[in-house]
Amino acid sequence: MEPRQLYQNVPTPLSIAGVSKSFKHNRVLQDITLDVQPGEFVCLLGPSGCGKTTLLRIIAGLERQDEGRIFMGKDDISFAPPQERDYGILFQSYALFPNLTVEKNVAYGLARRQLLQSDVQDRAMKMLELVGLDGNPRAYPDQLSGGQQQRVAMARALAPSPTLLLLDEPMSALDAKVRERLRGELRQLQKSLGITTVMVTHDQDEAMVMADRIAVMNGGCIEQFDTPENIYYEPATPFVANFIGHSNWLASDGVRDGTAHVAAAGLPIAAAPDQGACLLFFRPETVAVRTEAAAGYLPGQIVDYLFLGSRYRLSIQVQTSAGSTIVLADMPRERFRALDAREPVWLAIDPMQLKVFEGRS
Ligand SMILES: Nc1ncnc2c1ncn2[C@@H]1O[C@H](COP(=O)(O)OP(=O)(O)OP(=O)(O)O)[C@@H](O)[C@H]1O
Repeated sequence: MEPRQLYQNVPTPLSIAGVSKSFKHNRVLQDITLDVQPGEFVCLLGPSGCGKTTLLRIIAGLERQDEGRIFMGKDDISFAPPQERDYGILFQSYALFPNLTVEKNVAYGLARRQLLQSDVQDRAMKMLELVGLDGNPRAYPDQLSGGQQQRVAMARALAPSPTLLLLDEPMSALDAKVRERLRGELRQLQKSLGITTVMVTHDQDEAMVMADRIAVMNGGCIEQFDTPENIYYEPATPFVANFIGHSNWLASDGVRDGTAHVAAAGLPIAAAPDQGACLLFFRPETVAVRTEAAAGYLPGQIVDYLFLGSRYRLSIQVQTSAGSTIVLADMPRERFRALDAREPVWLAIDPMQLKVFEGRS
């Protein structure tokens, strides 16, 4: 059976409008507005304590917002109790009933539907098949691995065809290999069902590979809501730039006529207006390391390097008007091996990938 036939609801948008929340005097969410498209997979990503779990719990109705509204499609569910909100939820701990078989755990998800016992059993089996677990439906949870238990919990959450799927760090209790496999499977399942999904994670790699869009949160606010690629290459704020991946920052004396000045060097930069002292941001993989000087290159000296498999990540000391600083740059393994790391190098930074932020180092 096609996954889409098992999930009967129409993909529905989720809108969060101006949601705020305080615990006593601690304001943990500040005026959050977020529009999730029908069938979209959105990750709430941010450091510990930024408010992502509280936001998920508010969407689920497990916590009450102080201000703001929540809509599922046209329905205002701002004050609806959890059982009227039509979502499936999956937590870090699988929360299966230890005294019930796998099949009965999944069937429990259907308890509130008016179904014949034989239909419940049939659907539970189909859901187990859907999540790749059709082995032994009469096994008990403690006879399964962590990854298998999480699949059962997923089958239980999806069994009633909820309109919305909420995931709270669902893979963080699993070991790295299982987690990686489950990421891909979960993403594929979500896409084949077309179920609108919100997942909380503090793991940026997980968010990058799974989400259609990521909401990066910091201190109760959304700093940026965008595709993984834009979050990575076009960060809206220094916080996002630093939270995701590795970042390089250079103090510039100013930008004039498409050139960013860094001490004596002039780096070509695309689409940046003229301005005074500022900070330049770029990723390590957007820097090419050269062994000869040329106009537009920044001189430097290799001070350290890390082996990363197919490439090396070099730490290169460069001079700016604000002093010396370290730039990280990637180099293919073969080219690095042909290089004398004691010789000076020059950095060619992709002008399209060089971004300007206000501020001084
Ligand atoms: N029930 C509560 N009572 C009081 N304070 C709370 C409560 N729940 C959360 N908080 C506080 O709200 C803030 C946000 O917590 P939340 O769990 O939403 O963050 P998070 O981003 O999910 O963090 P983590 O990744 O560590 O789970 C924290 O300072 C937390 O201590």
